[in-house]
Amino acid sequence: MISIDGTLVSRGEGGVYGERMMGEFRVWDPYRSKFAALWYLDGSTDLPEGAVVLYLGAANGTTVSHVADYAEAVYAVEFAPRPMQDLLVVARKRKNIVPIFGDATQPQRYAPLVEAVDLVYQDVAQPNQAAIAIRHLPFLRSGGRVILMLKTRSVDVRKCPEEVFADTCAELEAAGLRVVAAVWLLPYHADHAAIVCERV
Ligand SMILES: C[S@@+](CC[C@H](N)C(=O)[O-])C[C@H]1O[C@@H](n2cnc3c(N)ncnc32)[C@H](O)[C@@H]1O
Repeated sequence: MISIDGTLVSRGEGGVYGERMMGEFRVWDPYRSKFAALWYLDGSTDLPEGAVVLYLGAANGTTVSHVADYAEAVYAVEFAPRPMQDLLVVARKRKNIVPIFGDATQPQRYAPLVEAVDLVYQDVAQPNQAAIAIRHLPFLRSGGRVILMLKTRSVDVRKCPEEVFADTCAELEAAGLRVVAAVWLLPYHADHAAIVCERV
C-alpha cells in the first residue's frame, strides 16, 4: 500500500466522498475506514496490487473505492437498499467493482457471480460474524487472507469485548484459518477489532 510522508493514500481517478487529495492520490482516512485504521496500527497489513477481493458489507462504497484503487477486481456485497444505491454510483466510475445486492449470510445465492479471490474482507456488524466469514472460505484461494472487522457489541453485548474477540479467533482457527494479526482499532474506531487470518 502507498503512503506519502506517512499518510495512507490510494491512486484513483478523482475523489469519491469529498476526501482530501494529494495530487493524483486520494487520502485514505483511518477514522472513516477500518481498513485504513488497520494499516496505521499494523504495519504488516498489505493489499497487493492486482488482488481479487470479496468485500462483505460494502455500504456506500467509500472503503470499497480505495480497495478498488489497488485491486484487480472487487466483488462488493451489500444488502441494504439505500447504501446500495450509492455503491452503484461508485461502481459506475470504477469498472473493477462488481456490486452485488445480496445477503452475506446466503453466499450460495451470489456464488455464480464471484471468482476465486485472494482476500475476503468483511465488515458487516452482525451477531454471527465468524460464521459469515467461514461460509465464504470456498471462494478463498489457498494462501489467501480473511480480514474480519469485528464489532464486538454486535456479537453479544453481555460479554466483555475481550471474550468476544477470543471466541471469534477460536472459531476462525477451528475452521482451518491461522490468525496472523489481531488488533483493536482504537483510537480510530471504538468497539472494533481487526482479525487477519491466512488460509493454510
Ligand atoms: C459498518 S458498515 C460497512 C462500512 C464499509 N465497510 C466502509 O468501510 O465504508 C456495515 C454494512 O454491512 C451491511 N450488512 C450488514 N449485514 C449484511 C449482510 N448480511 N449482508 C450484506 N451486507 C450486510 C450493512 O447494511 C452496512 O452497510
